[in-house]
Amino acid sequence: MVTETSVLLVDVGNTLIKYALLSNVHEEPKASDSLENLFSFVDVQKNITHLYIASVRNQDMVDEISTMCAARNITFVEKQTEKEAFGIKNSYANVQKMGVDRWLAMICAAEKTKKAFFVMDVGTAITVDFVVNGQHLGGWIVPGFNVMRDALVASTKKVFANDEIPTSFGVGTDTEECVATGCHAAVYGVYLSAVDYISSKQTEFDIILGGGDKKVFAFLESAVNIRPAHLVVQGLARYARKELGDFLA
Ligand SMILES: Nc1ncnc2c1ncn2[C@@H]1O[C@H](COP(=O)(O)OP(=O)(O)O)[C@@H](O)[C@H]1O
Ligand SMILES: CC(C)(COP(=O)(O)O)[C@@H](O)C(=O)NCCC(=O)O
Ligand SMILES: [K+]
Repeated sequence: MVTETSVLLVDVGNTLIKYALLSNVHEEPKASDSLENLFSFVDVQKNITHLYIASVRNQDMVDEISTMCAARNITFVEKQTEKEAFGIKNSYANVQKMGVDRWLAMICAAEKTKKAFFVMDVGTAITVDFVVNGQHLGGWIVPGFNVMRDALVASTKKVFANDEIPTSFGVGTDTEECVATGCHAAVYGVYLSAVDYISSKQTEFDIILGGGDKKVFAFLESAVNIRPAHLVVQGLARYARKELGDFLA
């Protein structure tokens, strides 16, 4: 029997694999850097019938997951970026080039607001996509906090960093702090530029924010109406509900 607890939604990002049962999409997804953890969860659950997946990694990983599903008699469904769905029109001429995580982030965001919006996914990369009246205007792909920091350290001799990711806006008084606050300011700059861009198109808009590093915007929480979301798993959930709707018990 197919139920909301038998459908597993899996988001394979460049750093982490995130997964959630369809019944739990509003909770924090589990995160892992290995397939072993994902499939030990599957094996503990025992009742998984469907695995919906969105991947931005290479095909080998997806093939491996597909094989592991086949061995357990689990229906494997891989989602791809589309030209149009759920009232959203993609602006890419070649939609196959767009990471499916960005597409699903838009699908998720469109369920959360009827206004114009931009959706910002703060992970390995930071992606921003703008949607007005259901039309995707385009987007940005920016190095994420860790990629930016590591590239800076790798390209210089006397710049060092620590592992801290600031959650408030400020300046540093030693090298490590200057790197952390500088990369934080750069990420904040992406957000401010996104507000600037969408404001030039539409006065009323919402901001949907997700990704493992969305905490860099914690300092904005009370100031503006930013809606947090588990973008990719919630986008997958819309597809799973649409496709399995008649079968869901
Ligand atoms: N256990 C973890 N391992 C690695 N990164 C983690 C972990 N927990 C949180 N993070 C943070 O989450 C970020 C990855 O965010 P995520 O949205 O999952 O990225 P992606 O979708 O690109 O894999 C990392 O940059 C890191 O700062
Ligand atoms: C931009 C991305 C790397 C973001 O991935 P993530 O940071 O979530 O791992 C991913 O969406 C991707 O590989 N995109 C392909 C290029 C494009 O979207 O145009
Ligand atoms: K991302």
